[in-house]
Amino acid sequence: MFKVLDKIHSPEDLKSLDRDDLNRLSHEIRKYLVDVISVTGGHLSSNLGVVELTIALHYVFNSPVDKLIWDVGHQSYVHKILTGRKEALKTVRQYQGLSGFPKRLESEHDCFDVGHSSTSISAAIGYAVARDMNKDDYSVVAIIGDGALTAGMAFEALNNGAQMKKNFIVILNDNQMSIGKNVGGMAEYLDTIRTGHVYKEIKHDVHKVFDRIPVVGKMLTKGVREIKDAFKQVFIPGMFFEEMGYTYLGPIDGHAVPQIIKVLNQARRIEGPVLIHVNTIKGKGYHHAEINPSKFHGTKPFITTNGEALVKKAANTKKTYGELMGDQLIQYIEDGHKIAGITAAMPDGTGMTRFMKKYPKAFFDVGIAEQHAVTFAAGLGLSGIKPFVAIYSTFLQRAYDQVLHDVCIQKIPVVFMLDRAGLVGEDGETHQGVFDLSYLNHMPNMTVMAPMDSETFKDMMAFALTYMDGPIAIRYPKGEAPFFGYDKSPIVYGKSEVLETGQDIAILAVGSMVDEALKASAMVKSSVTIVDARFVKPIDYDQIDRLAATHKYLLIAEENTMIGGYGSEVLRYVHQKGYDIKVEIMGIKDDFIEHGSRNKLMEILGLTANHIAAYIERYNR
Ligand SMILES: Cc1ncc(C[n+]2csc(CCOP(=O)(O)OP(=O)(O)O)c2C)c(N)n1
Ligand SMILES: CC(=O)[C@@H](O)[C@H](O)COP(=O)(O)O
Ligand SMILES: [Mg+2]
Repeated sequence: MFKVLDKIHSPEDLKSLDRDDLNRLSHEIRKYLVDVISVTGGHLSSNLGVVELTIALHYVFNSPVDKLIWDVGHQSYVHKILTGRKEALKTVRQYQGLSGFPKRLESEHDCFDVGHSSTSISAAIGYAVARDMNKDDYSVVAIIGDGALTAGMAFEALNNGAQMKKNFIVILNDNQMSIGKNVGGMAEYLDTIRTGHVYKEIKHDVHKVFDRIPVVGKMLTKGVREIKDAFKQVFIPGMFFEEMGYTYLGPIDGHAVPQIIKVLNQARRIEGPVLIHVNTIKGKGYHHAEINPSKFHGTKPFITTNGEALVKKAANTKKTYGELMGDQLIQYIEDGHKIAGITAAMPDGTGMTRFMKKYPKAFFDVGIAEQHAVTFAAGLGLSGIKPFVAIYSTFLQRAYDQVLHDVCIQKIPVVFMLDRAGLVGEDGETHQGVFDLSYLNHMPNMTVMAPMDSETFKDMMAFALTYMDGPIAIRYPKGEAPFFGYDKSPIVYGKSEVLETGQDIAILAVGSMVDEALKASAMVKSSVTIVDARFVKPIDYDQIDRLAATHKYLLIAEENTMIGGYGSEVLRYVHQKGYDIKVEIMGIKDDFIEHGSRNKLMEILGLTANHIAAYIERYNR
């Protein structure tokens, strides 16, 4: 039972609350967030940090007429609670439950779908321009974090927004954190604003310089005091944004509802673009998240009293592919290789943390800047350093042209470590890594591999380390890497590996689907050939020739869209050769795949061992 929160069914209900009730509401929302997310899992820290900000936004603005555009959207839970989705939050990120991100189809209060970062200012400018073209009258507000502000897209939008001179508001939610500590020059600039460092240092330095001048020194220092104001003009907080053309307001305390309300009310009356700089604390109000915001950025279910995971990791838990990658990078440095590990704001998620701590000089976190990460790696790759760029499959979509134009055309030996390839589950359609095989397949000079287990993965990395004839992408799924214990042959460029030999049906499986194929083969009586594709590009044409000569049926299994992936290339080859073999592709249908557990989605999409077994039995009568 929540005294105030239970009465809030829409933003309208907020507007009659007095100061005490608004205050109480913040506490109740925090408690509710912790209660719910400790059961469902989800993005906790960022939501705890924006409780007061979200209340103030809905207090001042009139959603859905006014447009509130959340960047990334992982911090939109409070917005969901205040816009009639409090109870539904208990289903967040579950199959057919609430999305973990704003979704236009979910609510009229969600005016832009998100998941990938740094889109909010562009979308806000679009809304503002359309409003004026349509002669409508509403406010447009983009709420962007300091992490999301590290991306090129955010800068592009700020730049263009200044020129447009439209009325819109950018709220910069500055908590000094991306998922981990925020990085880069802008982060430092924001830090100097927060601490008032620039102005103090300048003043101090000027005094020091003039004091060193003999005789006239003291006299001049007096004059400097007068000049101080001029300096203050130049070094006032937010001058960067002011100079660009934004009215800068702040920095303000993002946990003081009355102050935020006051500034929002000012901002909505200002002509032209406004940037409000709000300081918040990521994880605010829940001790364990406040002291370790990264751990609770995206969390599994946990015990509220001690912040420990509800389901403890078993002692014999295998390492994730990401962790294995981090280990390998450490090993390469220790073996004397000149390598670099690059991440775009995801050192933890990609498994680079240990490497980062041990060899910080070989580690580069470039911020949420996937495009820059790739071209930066291209420069390194041309200068005798072997770059390993670890980016989630879904986020590398951002850098399509950099991969193609800056790396592939020049055949630069960059290694792309694509984590979260395949279905990621709870993050849903914006995050499923099901397009990479297709967007990489058609790039000349690109090599693409997919490991079936931990040992193959290490072998592939070792292969990539010494391969100098162009870029290589290794794509692997979220979670622990299995180990099958096959006595397998070394990695040979473009060659697949036969794991089991049978006569009835052949299965060519890519990466994670090998596991399902092996399980299926154990479930049926038929004798099945199972081939681990290993290389998605180039495909092993000799192997296809052999399979076509010895089998009547070929099933291709891949955790990727069926369009333009591995299977479609095999099919093209089989057709071109005129082989008499029936080929079927098991992969992701041509659709965006919603959120839900990975197992559930695999089941629904027909990508499990059971489905493969059913296929085998259907054809082998
Ligand atoms: C293009 C892209 N790259 C990476 C991510 C992963 N990601 C999600 S939230 C986040 C940090 C965002 O930091 P910030 O905007 O400051 O929000 P905060 O979590 O601090 O509230 C990152 C790196 C993403 N969503 N999109
Ligand atoms: C919002 C976002 O993009 C990230 O927080 C993402 O949810 C991380 O995914 P993992 O939990 O798989 O690292
Ligand atoms: Mg932040």
